[in-house]
Amino acid sequence: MSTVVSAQQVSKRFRDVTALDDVSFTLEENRIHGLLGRNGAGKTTLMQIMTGQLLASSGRLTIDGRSPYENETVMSRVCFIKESQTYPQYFKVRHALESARLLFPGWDEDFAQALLADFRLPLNRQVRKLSRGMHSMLGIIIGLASRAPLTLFDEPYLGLDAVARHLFYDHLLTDYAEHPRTVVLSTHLIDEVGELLEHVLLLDQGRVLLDTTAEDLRGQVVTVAGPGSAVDELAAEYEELHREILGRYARATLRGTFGTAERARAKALGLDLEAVSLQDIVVRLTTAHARSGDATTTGTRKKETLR
Ligand SMILES: Nc1ncnc2c1ncn2[C@@H]1O[C@H](COP(=O)(O)OP(=O)(O)OP(=O)(O)O)[C@@H](O)[C@H]1O
Repeated sequence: MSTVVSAQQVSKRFRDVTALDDVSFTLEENRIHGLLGRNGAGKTTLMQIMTGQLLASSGRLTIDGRSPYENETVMSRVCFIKESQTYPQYFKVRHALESARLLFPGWDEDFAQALLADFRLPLNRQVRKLSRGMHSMLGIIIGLASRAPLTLFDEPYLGLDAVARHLFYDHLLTDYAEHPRTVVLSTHLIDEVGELLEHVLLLDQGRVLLDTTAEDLRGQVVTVAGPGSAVDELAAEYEELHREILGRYARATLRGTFGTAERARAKALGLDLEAVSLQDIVVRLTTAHARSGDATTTGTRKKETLR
């Protein structure tokens, strides 16, 4: 498996705002990557740098080994679907699709037509008269039918109802299986896409908080529940992300290695182990990071990248 995107110590500053702070990671080919993080974490800025719309203030980001900035060869392989996409005033849906057909060498017209029918998007409606959700559908259809080797979706489903969102997930999975490509999906609807993601990059305040495969992640964060003293004993060996106390009982979300031996030990202490959803992991990690960020002022903050 080869690397498509490589970021080395990438920072982006806008006057007094540091949107990205020393970000390093790689994205492997033919995987669905989730780019997650709270509002203002730096996701859109990172996608803009990946798609050559912005230049990093420092560091180096490459696509297939080359800088995407003002590089038509690289960009012909990239499709970026963003929430704020604008089209010329007179554009109808069909004009947007015709432009996409010219722009993307891998465009599949039959697939675009099938998607159009599934989403019930009227071909002759002016884009500026589409509802918010229909506007999102247009972006999704272009993103999927482009079959671009690197396709980025930045919050692609504003205004989309649950039926349309699941149509998107289903089509993405089916088409990705038949035509593998690298997909980067930025979203706040983490639980809905949890099963889709193969790799997770979590940003918080411009830093990488988590960079791991979804499979590894599930084994790295666990909630244990049982007598408070047993939770205390186990938690002492892990990083504790969250705790709830219910009388003599406690539930703690812990981060670390949970292999067979560690699980057996927790059981022997009388603790139940519960899997943690991706959404809960993200919430717990970013909350814990915010707490450690508060400690920055006292100089105790540590960098928390889990690989
Ligand atoms: N052009 C700009 N000028 C000044 N600040 C900017 C600019 N673009 C982004 N920022 C700031 O950079 C930070 C990261 O913004 P970004 O849009 O990348 O976050 P995000 O993770 O995509 O957020 P959201 O999930 O809310 O869309 C924010 O503090 C934002 O205000």
